[in-house]
Amino acid sequence: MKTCSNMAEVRTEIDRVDRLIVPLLLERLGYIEQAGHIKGSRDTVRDEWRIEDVVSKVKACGAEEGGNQQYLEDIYRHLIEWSIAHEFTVWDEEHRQD
Ligand SMILES: C=C(O[C@@H]1C=C(C(=O)O)C=C[C@H]1O)C(=O)O
Repeated sequence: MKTCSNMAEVRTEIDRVDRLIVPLLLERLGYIEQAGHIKGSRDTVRDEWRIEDVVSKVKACGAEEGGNQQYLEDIYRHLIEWSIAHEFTVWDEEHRQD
């Protein structure tokens, strides 16, 4: 990480990091959409075991990086809830009967 000496530099670096994060978030969302097409039963769209699996892996990764695990857990729980809501939309569209 670069050490900045003013807010312009801080914001330049935040903008740079966001440009790295956004494509990865969109790639992740693409896999969520694939899950919505692949899953056969609506009951499996929300999988509590997998939610905890993802959160624990992310926290372990955060620990390896020496970062704030609570920060990562909070973000990921929001991200996963948004993902599940989106996956339901995709699943419902895939199985729409009209
Ligand atoms: C993508 C899945 O569907 C949901 C979304 C998850 C996620 O955003 O990582 C995790 C669990 C699921 O409830 C999955 O089951 O793996």
